[in-house]
Amino acid sequence: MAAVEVRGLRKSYGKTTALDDVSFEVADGEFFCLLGPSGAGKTTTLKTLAGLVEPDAGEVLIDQTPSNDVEPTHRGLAMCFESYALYPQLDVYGNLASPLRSPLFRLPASEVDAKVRAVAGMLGIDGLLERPVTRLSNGQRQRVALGRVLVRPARAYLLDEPLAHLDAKIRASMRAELKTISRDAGTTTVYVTHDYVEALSLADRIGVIRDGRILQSGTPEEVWARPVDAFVAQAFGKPRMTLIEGGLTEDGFVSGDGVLRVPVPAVSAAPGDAVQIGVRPRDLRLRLGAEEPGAGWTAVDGRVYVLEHLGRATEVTVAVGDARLSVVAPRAAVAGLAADDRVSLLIRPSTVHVFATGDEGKRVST
Ligand SMILES: Nc1ncnc2c1ncn2[C@@H]1O[C@H](COP(=O)(O)OP(=O)(O)OP(=O)(O)O)[C@@H](O)[C@H]1O
Repeated sequence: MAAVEVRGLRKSYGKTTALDDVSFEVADGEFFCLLGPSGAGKTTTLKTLAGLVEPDAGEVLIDQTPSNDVEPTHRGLAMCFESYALYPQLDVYGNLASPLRSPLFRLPASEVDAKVRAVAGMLGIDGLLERPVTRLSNGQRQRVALGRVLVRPARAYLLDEPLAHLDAKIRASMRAELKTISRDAGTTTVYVTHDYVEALSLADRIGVIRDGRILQSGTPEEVWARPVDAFVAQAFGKPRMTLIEGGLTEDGFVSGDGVLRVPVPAVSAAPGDAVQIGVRPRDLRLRLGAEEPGAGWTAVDGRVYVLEHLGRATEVTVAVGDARLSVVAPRAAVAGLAADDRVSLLIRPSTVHVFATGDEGKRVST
């Protein structure tokens, strides 16, 4: 396996800037997820790494060796696209075996057979080996396409939304499978996704990309606990982090309309500065009955704005003046609540994130 790195990648298509100074490093054996919304530049980054797109500027390094001029087939990288191209005239076995029959590898038939069967077993398609690929479901086709990548000996695997077309249950089991495979085999993987759950559960490190720029690279814990800006903060978690505009005072934060007041952790901004705070629904608690807040918690009074049942849990949105804060509570615990009821929320200042104002307001809580 190999370390891969991109430095200062830029790529434009006419007036569209696909990559705007993209840099990151993936260590040997590391699982790196590139997470971002549609059009962020994820596929372009992967194709540039693979050598299928030539950057306008910047460098691709494989094991510290500048590789921009190395032909795609000689980079030793195996890439899987979301659109899974299979040979329609071949069965599953033939599709899995064909990459190994390339002159690049020249493996003996017995070795090809062993590899095909091992990968098919791992992906749960060993019962389909003789089936023509034209008679597979989309989910099965996607597993064959992933198998065609994993069967190849490679210095690193580049995977573009490889689980996108699987139903939720298979996706979860394949996710676990992929994690085990990459950990056990020590594979270097660059994995593209727009699904934050996938990124948090698979990655050793995550690069959050938007508009062709990497906003933050870090471990799942780092990007979750210390998002560098408001966009990254909202990229993780469902319900999303609530953001509220206002300003700093001597005592903490006050919302724009002066109704919501909460203490905040240490900040690199001064009283009077306009900021926004971010609070994750899971960091809030609904105060039920006359419960005392407890050490470290502050109570904020409001009214129920809307209740949304999510199975056994309920998302309660509470209006505190003009601000709306979401909290998730067990459904049974909020059974008696209705819109407009008075409620209190409990907030722990240590879990309040403070950002400069705006969509990509930078983190100011330290
Ligand atoms: N060959 C191309 N010609 C013109 N524009 C392109 C081309 N490839 C990508 N783009 C543009 O570059 C930007 C980044 O595209 P890219 O496919 O890398 O995004 P992405 O993050 O992979 O998105 P998605 O999740 O939707 O696949 C987009 O605005 C896209 O329209």
